[in-house]
Amino acid sequence: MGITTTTYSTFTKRGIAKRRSPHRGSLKVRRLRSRDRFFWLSASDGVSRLVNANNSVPEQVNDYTFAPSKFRHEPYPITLPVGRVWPPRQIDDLVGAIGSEHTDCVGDTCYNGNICEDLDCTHTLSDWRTATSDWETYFELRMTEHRGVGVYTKRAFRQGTILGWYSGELRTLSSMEYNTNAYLMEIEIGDLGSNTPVESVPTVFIDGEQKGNWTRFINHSCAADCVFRIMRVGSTRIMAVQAVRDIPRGKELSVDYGQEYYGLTTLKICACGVPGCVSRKRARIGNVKRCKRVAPPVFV
Ligand SMILES: C[S@@+](CC[C@H](N)C(=O)[O-])C[C@H]1O[C@@H](n2cnc3c(N)ncnc32)[C@H](O)[C@@H]1O
Repeated sequence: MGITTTTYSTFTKRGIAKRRSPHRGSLKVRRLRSRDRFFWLSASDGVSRLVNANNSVPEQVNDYTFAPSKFRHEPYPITLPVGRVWPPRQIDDLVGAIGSEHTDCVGDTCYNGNICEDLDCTHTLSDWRTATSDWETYFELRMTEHRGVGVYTKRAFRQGTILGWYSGELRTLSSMEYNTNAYLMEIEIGDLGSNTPVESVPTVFIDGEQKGNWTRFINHSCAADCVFRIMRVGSTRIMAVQAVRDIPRGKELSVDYGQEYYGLTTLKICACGVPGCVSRKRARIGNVKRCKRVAPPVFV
């Protein structure tokens, strides 16, 4: 999973194996502290409750972060042009935009569908972060019945609109050892247009588990209305979230995590509940658990 021959992406299957279910354990009601704010819901009764269901409190970080020391022993990526800074000292040393995404700068604002094609533009990740920090104007987090927290729209969006980006800590596979999780997104390093076979292209993981933004809550659907797509902001590569159809107000956002995550041969059971759901197909083919029937989402 992760980056394939297309520029669309999804959560990495490396995050599945050792993951504990994020849905076990009871929801705790705690005093509201500023760093928790992201993960609280205001229910219709006016009481705020902690959203996170696995008893840890991730931080809302609408940015890339990384520890340069973690890359000290990583080999020079074969897709990085000769002479680049390595090990990386800044974000662009690691996820600089080089390659076929060159026409796809999202500019410095979101939700407007304007794509900048100027290779020498002055758009910056810093401006983009500012423009995407007011996400609560457009989206809200709600607890679903079978799929943990999900993201719901507060207004309608047109097909093609860029809704946000996947942020988090940039990590190497070796730095994670066995500590994998369900919030890992793989993004390529270096020249996207190089002739390197897909399976050999070096990648870095955007880990949204401890530090991330609202997009880490986008659930899977077998009839998804969004994709994760490599784009750029000025000179920086990002994993943007793009609407692939018109999305009405009040709808849950979804992406397709791919066949390696929810597929005909995987063990995980998808609870998206759509008629063409892969877990329903699996149930028809063999004697396996069916896709759960999904009730309407509820506030807790
Ligand atoms: C990236 S997280 C999405 C946010 C997650 N719901 C949460 O509460 O943090 C991916 C995890 O959400 C759950 N999930 C997402 N889509 C699902 C689906 N269609 N059916 C069942 N579980 C789903 C699974 O536990 C999956 O490993």
